[in-house]
Amino acid sequence: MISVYSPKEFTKRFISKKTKKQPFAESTVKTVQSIIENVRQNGDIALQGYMEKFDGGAPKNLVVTKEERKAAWEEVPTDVVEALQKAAKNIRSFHSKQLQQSRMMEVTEEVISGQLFRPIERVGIYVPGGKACYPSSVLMNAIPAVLAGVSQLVMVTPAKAGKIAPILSVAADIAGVQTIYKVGGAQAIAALAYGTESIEPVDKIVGPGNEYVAAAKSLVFGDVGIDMIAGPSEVAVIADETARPKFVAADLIAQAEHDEKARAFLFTTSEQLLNETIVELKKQCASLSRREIAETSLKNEGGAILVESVDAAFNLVNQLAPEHLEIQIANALSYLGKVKNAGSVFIGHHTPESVGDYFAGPNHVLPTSGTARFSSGLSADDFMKKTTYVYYSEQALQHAAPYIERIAEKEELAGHGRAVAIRMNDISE
Ligand SMILES: NC(=O)c1ccc[n+]([C@@H]2O[C@H](COP(=O)([O-])OP(=O)(O)OC[C@H]3O[C@@H](n4cnc5c(N)ncnc54)[C@H](O)[C@@H]3O)[C@@H](O)[C@H]2O)c1
Ligand SMILES: N[C@H](CO)Cc1c[nH]c[nH+]1
Ligand SMILES: [Zn+2]
Repeated sequence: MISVYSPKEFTKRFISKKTKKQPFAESTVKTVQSIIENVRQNGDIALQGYMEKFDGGAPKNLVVTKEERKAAWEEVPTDVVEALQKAAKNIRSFHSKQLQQSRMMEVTEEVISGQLFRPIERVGIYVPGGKACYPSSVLMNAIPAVLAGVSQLVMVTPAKAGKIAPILSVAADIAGVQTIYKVGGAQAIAALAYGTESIEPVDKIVGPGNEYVAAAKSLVFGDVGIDMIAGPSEVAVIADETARPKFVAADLIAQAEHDEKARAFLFTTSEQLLNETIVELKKQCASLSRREIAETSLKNEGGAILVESVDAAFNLVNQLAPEHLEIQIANALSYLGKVKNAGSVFIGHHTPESVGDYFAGPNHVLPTSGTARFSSGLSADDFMKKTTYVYYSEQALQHAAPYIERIAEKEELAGHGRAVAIRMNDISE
């Protein structure tokens, strides 16, 4: 079951930069490099080969047709559609508040500066589909893109024997995805970045995936934009003696069941809670459909850590910078100010992470592997570019000229100085 660490052992294994694991194995990077090269050289034929190899067959037509999308609605029960629509409404409402307007600032009568906010034109969403099916990820990636005004929104996801799960197609319709391609893995990322006969290249790729997908995103970055390099899912739970072991265990399992490499940590001030949570973990895993994945993740990548105080727990968590943080302690809300580094926070005994994964509104695509120290979850901002602009009148340039020329001189860039001086001479002529 879950491994127990002292704070020191935990720091050494999961935080210390010297001993922390590298994000991708060398062998993964090599595999992905060769997949990308093959897709660049051979386009659709390469994609078909990988689909045969990994997904149990390759469809002739990579695009999910209008007829297939219509038929998908017949296959998804109405209560599920209703749940997706309710979740979509909350996600839309939360992300609509992130939209920013272009702004113009009149610095003086003679000087104007400002910022243009423009949507990215063509975006590709990766929706994972290897070990589980994620309609919620369709909503989380597509809704902010649509709100930001992305005009061409496409999605890729692995097909199983040539078919994608109908619920993904329905979620794509609810969210406003225009085209769905039946391809996943590193090959789908390469196709989105460089294009094939069937897939036009995009300007930016967003969305989570396994290590092959994440490594591919990191390798194509630069030729195309990416949102982040998302590693395996993570949760850290800070719990005191008021926490309920069965709630804590359920939340650790909810994250561990994603992937053998998912990471679920408990930081607690109560030895009794720690022991009872371990008992609960065993009990709850026993009846879990994804038992093997969850148990492997908890044993190899998870950890339970007994800490001296709640402050000590926050100290470790802020160094870890987890994707998700749950605060299951008395007066949990009053501890929000102690959070420095975390992707998203779930406060109190009745806010499991699942609320945020599916329904509340904030995005579930979040920074992992400590990157919450310097980055944030997916938002409408990720689908916008910000272009700054300035306007100077003749008179304004005259005022600024001596300063600009001085700096140009010091940088020994005479051409820069001349671009100003030439106009001054023009004015005085
Ligand atoms: N951060 C988030 O918001 C979020 C949301 C959902 C899922 N996730 C994570 O995304 C990941 C999903 O992974 P998944 O595997 O289920 O689906 P996936 O779609 O990311 O990967 C499946 C594809 O991986 C490729 N692949 C598999 N084995 C390979 C090999 N040996 N060599 C080369 N390519 C190979 C295949 O092309 C396959 O189609 C999980 O880690 C999960 O925790 C994260
Ligand atoms: N917990 C995942 C992010 O780490 C998101 C997700 C999707 N579906 C269920 N959970
Ligand atoms: Zn989840």
